[in-house]
Amino acid sequence: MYESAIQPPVVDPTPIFELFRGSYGSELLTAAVAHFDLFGCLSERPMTLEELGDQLGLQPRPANVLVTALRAMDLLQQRDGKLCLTALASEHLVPGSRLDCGDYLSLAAQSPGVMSMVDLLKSNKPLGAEGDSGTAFIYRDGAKSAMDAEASARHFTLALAGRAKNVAPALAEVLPIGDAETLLDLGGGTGIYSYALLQKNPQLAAVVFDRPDVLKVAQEFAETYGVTDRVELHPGNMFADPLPQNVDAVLLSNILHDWDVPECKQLIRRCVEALKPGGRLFIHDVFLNDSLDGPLPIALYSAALFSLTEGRAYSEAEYRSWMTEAGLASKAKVPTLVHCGVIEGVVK
Ligand SMILES: C[S@@+](CC[C@H](N)C(=O)[O-])C[C@H]1O[C@@H](n2cnc3c(N)ncnc32)[C@H](O)[C@@H]1O
Repeated sequence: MYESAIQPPVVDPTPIFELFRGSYGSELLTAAVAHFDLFGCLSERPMTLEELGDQLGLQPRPANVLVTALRAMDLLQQRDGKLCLTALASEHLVPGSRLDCGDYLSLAAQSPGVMSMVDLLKSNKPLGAEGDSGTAFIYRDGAKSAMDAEASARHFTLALAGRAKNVAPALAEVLPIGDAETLLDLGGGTGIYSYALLQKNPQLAAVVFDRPDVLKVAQEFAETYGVTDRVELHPGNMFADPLPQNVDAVLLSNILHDWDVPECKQLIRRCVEALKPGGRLFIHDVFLNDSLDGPLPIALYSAALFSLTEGRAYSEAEYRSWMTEAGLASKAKVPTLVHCGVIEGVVK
């Protein structure tokens, strides 16, 4: 008897993911107060994001992640294109002000999580990038990757299954796969999302494209879900190797948030090249508000992505602009589960 990939959870697991990601909020807030004097800086004058980044010695990606979280916490706001303090931050986080709570927050200034976050913000490099372990979830030629060593690839791939098992039934339910016969699941990991779509759509076949050690796990999962006869496992580097061509649909599930903007644009372009005329790209991910000021759970997840990978969470507007640039007509976002949703882009 095979397992079902399309049986949804009885209880929505989203609160567990939110609680788990909560630590990023206190790390970013403590770093801003105790290590960057961010509120002191902005109490002197409003600044653009670029000016603030320069002042604090932060590159655009860490500046974006930190400021998005503080805006989502209602500590910063944007007026006329410049960042300034909210009433909450003005009264309680400006050093030396009568009701300043900064010293209280600074009790955690030297805690390992805060110190590590400060290093990551300053260096703009993900955890593991400079050690022997390599970075989790991403592979680029010439850099050490945890996805290219069997034990760590297995560990991280199985970890993601904890979310994918819960979300895949929702994706299979809402994804308008129509009469598509071929799906390319780029960076497919365990392949669970594809396997749910295969169980739901009997005419469909899928290619799961990922690193060779990850695909060992995808093979096991294909057996568990009883879809081996309709799955091809394709090892490669999605940035450099030829992708299967002339497919009806491409799925990028939780992929683009691992990469910086130039890589996101490159991947979307490569997906469009792989698609048939009229083919469809599905971006399944989380989405910040277009104004990059929340929601808080996504802003905190963005900090997690920033810490572990070369990416961050992006807004729907950011994704749509890259899709348009690549020649796709995008449709309205449809929610799945655990803050995820899917945007469909059709090759014009
Ligand atoms: C965050 S995981 C997403 C997995 C799955 N799509 C999901 O939604 O759970 C990113 C996946 O991309 C794969 N990946 C990263 N860089 C890659 C590359 N250059 N070529 C192929 N696969 C890559 C990783 O091995 C990993 O399985």
